[in-house]
Amino acid sequence: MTATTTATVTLTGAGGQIGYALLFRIASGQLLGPDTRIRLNLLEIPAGLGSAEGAALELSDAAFPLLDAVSVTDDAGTAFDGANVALLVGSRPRGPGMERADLLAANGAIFGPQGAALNAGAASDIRVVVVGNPANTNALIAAANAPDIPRERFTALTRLDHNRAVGLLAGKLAVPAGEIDGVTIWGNHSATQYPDLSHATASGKPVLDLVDESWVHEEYIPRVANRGAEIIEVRGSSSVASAASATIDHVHDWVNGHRGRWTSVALPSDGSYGVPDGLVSSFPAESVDGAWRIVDGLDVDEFSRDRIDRSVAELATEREQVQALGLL
Ligand SMILES: NC(=O)c1ccc[n+]([C@@H]2O[C@H](COP(=O)([O-])OP(=O)(O)OC[C@H]3O[C@@H](n4cnc5c(N)ncnc54)[C@H](O)[C@@H]3O)[C@@H](O)[C@H]2O)c1
Ligand SMILES: O=C(O)C[C@H](O)C(=O)O
Repeated sequence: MTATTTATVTLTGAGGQIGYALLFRIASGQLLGPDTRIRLNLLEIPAGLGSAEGAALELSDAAFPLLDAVSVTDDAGTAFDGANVALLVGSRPRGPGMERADLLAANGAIFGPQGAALNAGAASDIRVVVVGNPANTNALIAAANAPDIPRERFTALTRLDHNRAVGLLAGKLAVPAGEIDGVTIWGNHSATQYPDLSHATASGKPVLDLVDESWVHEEYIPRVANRGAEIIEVRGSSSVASAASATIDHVHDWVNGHRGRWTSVALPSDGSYGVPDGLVSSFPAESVDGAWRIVDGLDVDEFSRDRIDRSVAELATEREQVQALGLL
């Protein structure tokens, strides 16, 4: 098949762990599909430039047919110039014993200037996904600093939580992950998130008919919501390959659509499901004609309402904290 379009993809934190896991999948065509040629702009801080430059040498050595060019810079204006897709990964990860919100002050300051640089130079069809934590509120900061870019182009990654929710459920039911549908992550990419099985099916059967409510409430929900901490405890540092894989899924599905199933995306709220306007909160979403659309009309029972409200309240608190830090 002939590759017909060319896209500029900007990756921040390209010298880091997730960056390294992402680069080769982007360059091989897994991010945007086999019909799109890729120009890669890699942004790092000076201390990370060597690592990013080394990765660029390896990309050359992989001779990817779709990869037209790779540039490495520590200047955000240069990196985001003409960007069609921006993967905002660059930021500090948490260590054992930390919550993601502990990173607000350290990482929040990165996203205002990057939002402004996107506003100044990105292509008119720019799509942004924030991976760096705390991802939802960092996306809020970036969007607030990019007044000329429609806010719905700023998203944060909860696809990793979604994939975890699907994977753990598939394991419990001993079915392939592809048989699971209708799972939603609501709220924040944090331990307050709500992995919701109310509308989930496995091979077409309602999941809540197949598992005990006590398992869902006492084991499943806390396990999914705390999976990031579990990974840190077991491997000694935060998730990398699964985070990169979820980032690829998020952008691929955003651009190309996704087989009539919904997924979970943290998006600036339009007030849907009682989530205050503007908060970047995770919703069930479908990609329609290249834009995320929140799945509407789902029944929300009392348990779900309470869990959504708790996570959204945390997002509102994070917004107040970054306002107090002068980042909004
Ligand atoms: N949303 C999610 O699901 C999810 C999942 C896993 C990790 N994360 C987050 O992703 C982030 C990156 O994780 P990692 O394991 O790759 O960390 P890492 O420390 O290996 O890499 C981060 C890289 O970012 C670079 N960096 C720092 N500030 C930068 C800036 N202003 N501009 C450009 N680059 C900058 C660093 O030099 C480093 O190379 C962390 O915040 C982590 O918590 C999010
Ligand atoms: O949990 C972390 O700090 C890293 C990442 O957000 C994850 O969910 O694995």
